[in-house]
Amino acid sequence: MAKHAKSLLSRWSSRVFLVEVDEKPHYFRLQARHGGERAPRVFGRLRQEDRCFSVLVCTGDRIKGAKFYPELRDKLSNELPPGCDLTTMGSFLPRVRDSFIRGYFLKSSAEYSAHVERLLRDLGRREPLLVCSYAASGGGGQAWTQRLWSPSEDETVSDYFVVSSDEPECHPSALSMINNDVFYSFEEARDVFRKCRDVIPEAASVLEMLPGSAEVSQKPLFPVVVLEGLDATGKTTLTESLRETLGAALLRSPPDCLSPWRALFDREPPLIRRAFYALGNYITAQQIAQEGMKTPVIVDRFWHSTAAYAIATATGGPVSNLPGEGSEVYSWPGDLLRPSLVLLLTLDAEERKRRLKDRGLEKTDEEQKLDRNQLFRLRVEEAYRRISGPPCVTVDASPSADKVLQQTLLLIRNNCHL
Ligand SMILES: Nc1ncnc2c1ncn2[C@@H]1O[C@H](COP(=O)(O)OP(=O)(O)O)[C@@H](O)[C@H]1O
Ligand SMILES: Nc1ccn([C@H]2C[C@H](O)[C@@H](COP(=O)(O)OP(=O)(O)O)O2)c(=O)n1
Repeated sequence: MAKHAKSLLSRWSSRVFLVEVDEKPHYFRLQARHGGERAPRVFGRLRQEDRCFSVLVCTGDRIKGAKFYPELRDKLSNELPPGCDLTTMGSFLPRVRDSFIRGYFLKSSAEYSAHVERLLRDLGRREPLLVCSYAASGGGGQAWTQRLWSPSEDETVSDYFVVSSDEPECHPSALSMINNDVFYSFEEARDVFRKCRDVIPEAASVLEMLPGSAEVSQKPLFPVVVLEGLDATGKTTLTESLRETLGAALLRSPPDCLSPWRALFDREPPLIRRAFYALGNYITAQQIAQEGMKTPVIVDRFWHSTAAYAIATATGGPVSNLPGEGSEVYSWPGDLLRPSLVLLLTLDAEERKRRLKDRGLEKTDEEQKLDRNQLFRLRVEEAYRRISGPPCVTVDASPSADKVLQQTLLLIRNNCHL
């Protein structure tokens, strides 16, 4: 049995599981004996003879695991019989870092359960998976058991009753956000790119663009002001005006030199995609350090964007699911240049939509998701506000472009030495 699977199994009964239905997590845990508790809600409305299954990705190789997770969804969707319900799930050890593993939860009617079982046994033999089946265990369908299939042979490992579990303080994906979704050092992000060179040849081209280290040769003499905010809040308009008014250099993250590869890495799973943006910030930091010796520097998006979108994507549901304020996930990377000031442009949802429509440009998938998903938008905005590091000041972007410019100039003069 693979070492990684073995270590997961050694504390299996202490794990908590969550099944996401319409972005809402439902938690359950395992119990050796049944104490009369009702089965968790995800098993509700099923008939005694129906079956559920969970398929969790268990590989010690982060790159392989990240690539395999979306592939597994396609595989299951293509091969599952009709009427089989598929949703995302995960499992974790409470408060244990990096213990979160992801997978899918399937509900199958009795008619197809033998078929699904065969399919999963077959898949489990070929892929790094932990498969469990769930069945009603008498008691009028109120008690359900989890049977964990052995990852090496076809014999079962253990059976447990499943009972509802309290919601943890924040979404358990926070347990593995650090260095999977958000990178806090140049080396951690570069390491992901070095490891994925075998599977994505373009990673080598990105590596070639990188500086030798995160260190910048000198601290900028002039103020460095970063403009942040959701798409269409007016960043491009304002950065251009600031450049002219202040005679500043205008930079962006990701930097232009990474443009040829952005669309490609946007299609990669979060681990690789987020490492791409993290590395972009370090390239931009070098450019800031250079330009900042000669003139003020205005930067269109930087670390706040990288971290806020990553944290908001890794967490589902309402803002209350975000890691709590003050959590280490909101901290500024110790080796990344700190701007003098970060300005966050805010705009109400309706006006933003109107500006997006007027502009009519193509949007990234993530930006399209912002439109469709109000909760995601709220999570991004709140994550923006929670990030610590350089002072971050909110600017109301709803007045006319000129008024926003005047307000921003005032803030820059009050917060930076110009
Ligand atoms: N203060 C403003 N008032 C009205 N429209 C604006 C204002 N600032 C920008 N716009 C318009 O809104 C759209 C989005 O602005 P843009 O600067 O491209 O945003 P971002 O760079 O944040 O995506 C553009 O069509 C722009 O002309
Ligand atoms: N420094 C950055 C810049 C953008 N990103 C990510 C976050 C979102 O997925 C997209 C948003 O970038 P996009 O270019 O669509 O946004 P604008 O059009 O500049 O407003 O890129 C990032 O992670 N780090």
